[in-house]
Amino acid sequence: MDSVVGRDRLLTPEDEKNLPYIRAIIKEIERVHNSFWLGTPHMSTEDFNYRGTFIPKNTVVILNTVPLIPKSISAMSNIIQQWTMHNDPKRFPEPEKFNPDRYLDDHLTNAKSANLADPMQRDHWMSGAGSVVLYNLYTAFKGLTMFRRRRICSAIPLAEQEIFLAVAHMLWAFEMQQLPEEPIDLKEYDGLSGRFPVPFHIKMIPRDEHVAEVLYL
Ligand code: HEM
Repeated sequence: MDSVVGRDRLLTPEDEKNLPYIRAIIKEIERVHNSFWLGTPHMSTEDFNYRGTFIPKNTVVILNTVPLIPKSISAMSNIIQQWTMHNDPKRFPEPEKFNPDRYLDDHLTNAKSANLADPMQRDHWMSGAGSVVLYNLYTAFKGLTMFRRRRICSAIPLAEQEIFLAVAHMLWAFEMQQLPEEPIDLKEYDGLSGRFPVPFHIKMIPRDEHVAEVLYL
């Protein structure tokens, strides 16, 4: 980061493509610590077969992206753990390990990855899997129109850019240290549908004497 950005300016979104390791760190955080317990529930509007499994009309289908099993839902944990997509050892060897290197050859932004035709090739499914849904939309030009659209977070590029700026600025500005007397528990979360790490303290040390000036502090 220091060779790409230097120490005299704030990062911009344009820096992202030149910082593949930051991208890899962020994708790995999103895989292991994605910000929702589970995906948004959807409902099948017709009977269908998915790889030999019959799914009747009106079935609620939920994307299982839970990476680490929290104690609070331990009753369901075996089922959830067994099938969670972010924990699939075939796709992510040693899935329990936080390892940004697994994304180093991934040259796509999350927004581009989310658009890959084969959903199994995507980086992760934090923002949904893009299931196809039918919409009935009334438009002034065409009247009532039925059309297909992929259901996925519509703000991926915006969220991706904000996350990049937040993470990259923290790494650019500070060396962050765990306090010996307060170990960070990465398996405990707060939150209902969204989840957050339980609050913790860390020591943040400016990486050089110009940090405050560049951050306008
Ligand atoms: C880390 C940040 C974010 C994550 C992880 C996230 C994740 C998601 C997920 C999982 C869905 C449901 C997709 C589905 O239907 O299966 C969704 C939908 C949606 N998100 Fe996000 N989101 C994020 C940030 C944002 C932001 C910043 C905005 C707006 C500024 C936003 C706007 C929306 C909208 C409008 C939908 C509904 C899209 C639709 O159903 O047509 N999201 N998001």
